[in-house]
Amino acid sequence: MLSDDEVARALQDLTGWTGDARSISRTWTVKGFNGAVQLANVVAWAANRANHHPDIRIHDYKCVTVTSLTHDEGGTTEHDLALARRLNGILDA
Ligand SMILES: C[C@H](O)[C@H](O)[C@H]1CNC2=NC(N)=NC(=O)C2=N1
Repeated sequence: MLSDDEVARALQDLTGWTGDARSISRTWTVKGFNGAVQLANVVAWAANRANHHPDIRIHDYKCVTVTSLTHDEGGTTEHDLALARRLNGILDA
């Protein structure tokens, strides 16, 4: 697990992500519900490839919030930061 300070430092280079030692999150807002479902599917695909599975919440019709923590360790780890970097690489392209 990482400390609040370590997570805060890492998040400086992760556009859109917030969080602390417990978990990290980012919300994407897209054009509509189907776009949100599509984005959630991209996240699920990347998560399966990484074998690291975040919470994915579709809400408010066209928003997707991804929350990542490492359940085996009970908080934020390098696995969560790696997934966040990967998702930004795919979705902010
Ligand atoms: C056995 C398997 O590798 C583990 O259960 C993985 C799968 N995906 C996971 N995803 C997340 N977010 N946290 C985990 O601890 C975790 N563990």
